Amino acid sequence: MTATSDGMIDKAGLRVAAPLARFLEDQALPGTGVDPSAFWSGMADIYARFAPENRDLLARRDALQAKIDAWYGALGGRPVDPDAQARFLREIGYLVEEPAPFVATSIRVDDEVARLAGPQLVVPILNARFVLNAANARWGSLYDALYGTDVIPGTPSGRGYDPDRGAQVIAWAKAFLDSSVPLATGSWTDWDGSPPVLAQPDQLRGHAGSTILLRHNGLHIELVIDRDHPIGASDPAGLADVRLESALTTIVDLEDSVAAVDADDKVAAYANWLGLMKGDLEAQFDKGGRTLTRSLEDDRRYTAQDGSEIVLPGRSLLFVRNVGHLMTTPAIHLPDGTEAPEGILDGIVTALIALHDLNGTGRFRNSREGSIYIVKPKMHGPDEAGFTNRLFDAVEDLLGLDRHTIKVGVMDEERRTSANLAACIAAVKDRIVFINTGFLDRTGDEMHTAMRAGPMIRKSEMKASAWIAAYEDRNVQIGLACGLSGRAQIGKGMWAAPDRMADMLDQKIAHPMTGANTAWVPSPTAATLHATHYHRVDVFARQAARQSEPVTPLEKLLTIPLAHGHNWSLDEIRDELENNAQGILGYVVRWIDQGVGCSKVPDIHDIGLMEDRATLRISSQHMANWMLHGIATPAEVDAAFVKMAAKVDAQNASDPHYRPMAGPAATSLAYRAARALVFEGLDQPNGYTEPLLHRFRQEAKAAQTGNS
Ligand SMILES: CC(=O)SCCNC(=O)CCNC(=O)[C@H](O)C(C)(C)COP(=O)(O)OP(=O)(O)OC[C@H]1O[C@@H](n2cnc3c(N)ncnc32)[C@H](O)[C@@H]1OP(=O)(O)O
Ligand SMILES: O=CC(=O)O
Ligand SMILES: [Mg+2]
Repeated sequence: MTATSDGMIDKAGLRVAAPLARFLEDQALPGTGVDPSAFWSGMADIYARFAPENRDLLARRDALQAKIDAWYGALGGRPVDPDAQARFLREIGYLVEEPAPFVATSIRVDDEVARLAGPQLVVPILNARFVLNAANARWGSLYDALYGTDVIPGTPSGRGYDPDRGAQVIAWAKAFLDSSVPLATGSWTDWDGSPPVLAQPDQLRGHAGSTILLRHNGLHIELVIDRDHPIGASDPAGLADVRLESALTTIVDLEDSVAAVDADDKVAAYANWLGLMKGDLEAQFDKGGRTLTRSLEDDRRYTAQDGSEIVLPGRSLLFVRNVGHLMTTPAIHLPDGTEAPEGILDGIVTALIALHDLNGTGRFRNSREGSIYIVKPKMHGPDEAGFTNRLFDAVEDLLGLDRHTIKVGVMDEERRTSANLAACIAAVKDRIVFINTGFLDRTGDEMHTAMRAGPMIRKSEMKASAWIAAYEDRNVQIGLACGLSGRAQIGKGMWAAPDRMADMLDQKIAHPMTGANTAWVPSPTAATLHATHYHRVDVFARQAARQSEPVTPLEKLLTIPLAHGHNWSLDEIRDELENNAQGILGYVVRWIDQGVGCSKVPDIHDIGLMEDRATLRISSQHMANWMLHGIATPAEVDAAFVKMAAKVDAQNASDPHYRPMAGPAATSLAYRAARALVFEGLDQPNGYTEPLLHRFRQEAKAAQTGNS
């Protein structure tokens, strides 16, 4: 394989970056049974068929947005008449006819997706250490999750184990056992370790050595009995830990939590997915002064009550989130010299790599049903969902897969998708495995779509607004009406405050209560804690109860979160600007300078928030909206950026790789990127942040290479 001077290699008329071509031919293709030359010509054919349509779909987004901008703009600040708005949106084809009633028909869907209810973890694909941790987060220690978080108030005292805190952990866990797997008589607190007799004897499933296996609401619980362990030694039953089945599924993310802007980045990401599918991914890292090696956990084996063997998965069932339809990648150039749509590349390559799992040649099985699980984000309406469906047909043909082997999880995170959700599901009805309310992107799209209608309410008020309640309700109601119960996940969004686990335990139980059989968590610890909610709530009973509920009217969904008659004080306006600016800068600086796509960034109240591209979309669109409507002047926005740049610099002072932003602004690419996201925010397609992030990151990488 010889590359020309531009580092590209000709493959069936495509120009492919050498690192990508080598990765595919040397690592991904061998063992799949797919012939390399057939692969390249098949890929070229898919691009020839789908790239023009991809471009047309994006042009349609822009055309619709231009009409919507003009319509809201013509109102001149007058209130939106809901009937007129719906008529207009129908006329321009933004709203489509509801499809005739139908049910989804996806088959060969694993139990974790179709028949169980539990947490869904998301993990940035570029971080192998986290990726492995996520895959292994199928099981988590409840004792550790409680001890290490604010669920137990205060912080551990002293250097070693804090026995008072430990006692609170044990009391919490035993109360949890009393409510989920009660003993026939008495409390787990008084249990002495004799063979437990449960109120519901079939909850006792078996044992592995002295470890006892229980099951409730489909989820397993391990009681770890070890009288030699420091905790077990002081427990009347020798109980050293309670381990919970936690992240049933994990989304390995190629999208909003990573910074992947060129062929090298894409190859690094695909290599981690390959390691997962082959089962040989490993990561070595230093922790607490020790070098640790992390790899995938084995399945777990137990002896059932009747003496037979029970084998339970040791790893979370993995999905991979591809990028959406928007971006192109410099990793491949089409015959006309333009960059190739990145989402098409992701579809082809991530499915190709999953063949290692399907063929059973890896160390473990991911899907026992022989499916490939791809999450498709940021689709706008049924035409785009239909495009994905046909693209996946074509990928299946290229790879010799049965039709609908590739499953799709649809992120319900753009307004045109929420408003036409049944039609979107219909477009992928033979392969759908989830609809998830990605409320973060959805909030960004709410603001961008209705940008010209007026100033938006404050960011913190968004979650309580009418449209979002309608959006969350309709997603469940429509999902149930389309027959997703027992076939697919109805999913809820991310808990974006990774350190506030007490609040999460308090509030996130609302997700299963809605009938959602999964919801997103940011970390394995959060997965273990959120798993307790699925013991407290019987989600499938909740689904049955909501099955015949009427669908919340579309009109409510289309209620724009405008700040009618706002009277914010100058302090409130400054706080809002500074909070947004801090989040933007804190996130963007690591993205641009270090290629970190997901960060924990303190907000103005010093609460560490998970920031990714979707939260960035919200903050940047919010500032752009307030500037457009004169709530803040450009000078005030700039003042917020200047002040917060100094603050973010101080917050990162201990990071040796950090490059300060404060001072002469022009010297920091990250600062310029952050500012551009707001000042050029109105012109960004649908308010997305990727085009600017990619441009500045590519510049930063070029500068770093030049300097090295
Ligand atoms: C809108 C959307 O699209 S949401 C979806 C995209 N967002 C995400 O994927 C968020 C995923 N979460 C994360 O990336 C991280 O939790 C962050 C960036 C929010 C916080 O990261 P950090 O500040 O490094 O976390 P923190 O220091 O508290 O914990 C690190 C430990 O937790 C583990 N951890 C944290 N998050 C995860 C995760 N998502 N998956 C697996 N392990 C994780 C790490 O492996 C590490 O443990 P280790 O030292 O044993 O390896
Ligand atoms: O992808 C998730 C979101 O909330 O956006
Ligand atoms: Mg999203």
